[in-house]
Amino acid sequence: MEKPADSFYRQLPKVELHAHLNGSISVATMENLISRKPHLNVQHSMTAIHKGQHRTLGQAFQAFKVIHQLVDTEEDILMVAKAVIGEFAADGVKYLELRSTPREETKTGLTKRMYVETVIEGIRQCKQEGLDIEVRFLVAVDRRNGPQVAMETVKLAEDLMVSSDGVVVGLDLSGDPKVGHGKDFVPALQKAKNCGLKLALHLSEIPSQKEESELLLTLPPDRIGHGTFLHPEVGGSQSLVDKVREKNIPLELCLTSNVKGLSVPSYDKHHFLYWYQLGHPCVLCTDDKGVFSTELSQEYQLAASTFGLSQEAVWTLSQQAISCSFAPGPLKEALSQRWVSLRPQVFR
Ligand SMILES: CNc1ncnc2c1ncn2[C@@H]1O[C@H](COP(=O)(O)O)[C@@H](O)[C@H]1O
Repeated sequence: MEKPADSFYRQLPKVELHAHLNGSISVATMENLISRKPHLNVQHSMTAIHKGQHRTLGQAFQAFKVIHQLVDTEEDILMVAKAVIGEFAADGVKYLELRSTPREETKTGLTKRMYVETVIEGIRQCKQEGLDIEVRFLVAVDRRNGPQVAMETVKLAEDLMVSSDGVVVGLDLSGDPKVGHGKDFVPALQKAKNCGLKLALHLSEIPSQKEESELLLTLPPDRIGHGTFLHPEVGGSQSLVDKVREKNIPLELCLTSNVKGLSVPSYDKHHFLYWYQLGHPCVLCTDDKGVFSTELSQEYQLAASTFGLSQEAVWTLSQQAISCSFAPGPLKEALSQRWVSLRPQVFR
């Protein structure tokens, strides 16, 4: 990982809304996984992009293939979920929405339902152990698996929303943006929305998705992941911007991920500035803190130093993220109170 963030950013209470479970595995946990499966011959360079390195989005997606081989049993998933939650808590994250794609592994007998139930069990254990973090879960639809699997995933998410006692709150559409077209997923996304699942959709992560974004914005989603190419200055359109603004759909913005994954040329060119200057709700997130070697506190520090944000502005940014979350009303209220009570020690 790069240099840890300064203490203000570490102590700042934070909300993480865009974190893919298998992309969030730390070096220490990865060591453990690699040592459990030496026959796979995995090197760290295959699962993380270190300081100063860049890779195309396509190359980053190769890393997930390797990681999935390392995480293929209930035991692995429980260990990874608990470790990732613990690391976010240690970084000052008070509310986390984790997302992950249900996966079946015939070799180990893992089913998609077991996969998600195991993550939920990890979330429960962290709570029982008294970790100072509230965690909710979004079931992810990987666009590479097509519309039929998407529909099955929505059914699973619906079931689990009911049985998980409020842990499962939404659905994510993610996966390689070059694969498939969003129109194929509209029926599944609509069904999810109708049954009360919140929608967090990756939109315009690459330049060629204008038409897809127009369509998916009609649903509309409750939050947008990345939205890198929505605005006209980068080949999007005013109509897309207007729709996002009219519906006040928050953006989940991941600076390091976009720069290391080469979808944004440099930090100062990140679309955070465009949306932030419009006063639009923006939430800083890590995306894949393991693959991109970052932490949420670093993302806040990076945004502050790149865009000249005062500590007060950084505080407001982290506090406003609460209202963009899918937490139920009383939890949002409790989190807001928490921010008030933590303020004196952060600004000490
Ligand atoms: C870099 N930007 C990104 N854009 C789109 N999808 C991404 C992503 N980063 C991660 N994922 C999605 O999350 C999966 C890994 O975590 P889980 O196995 O689900 O926990 C990837 O396979 C991909 O589908």
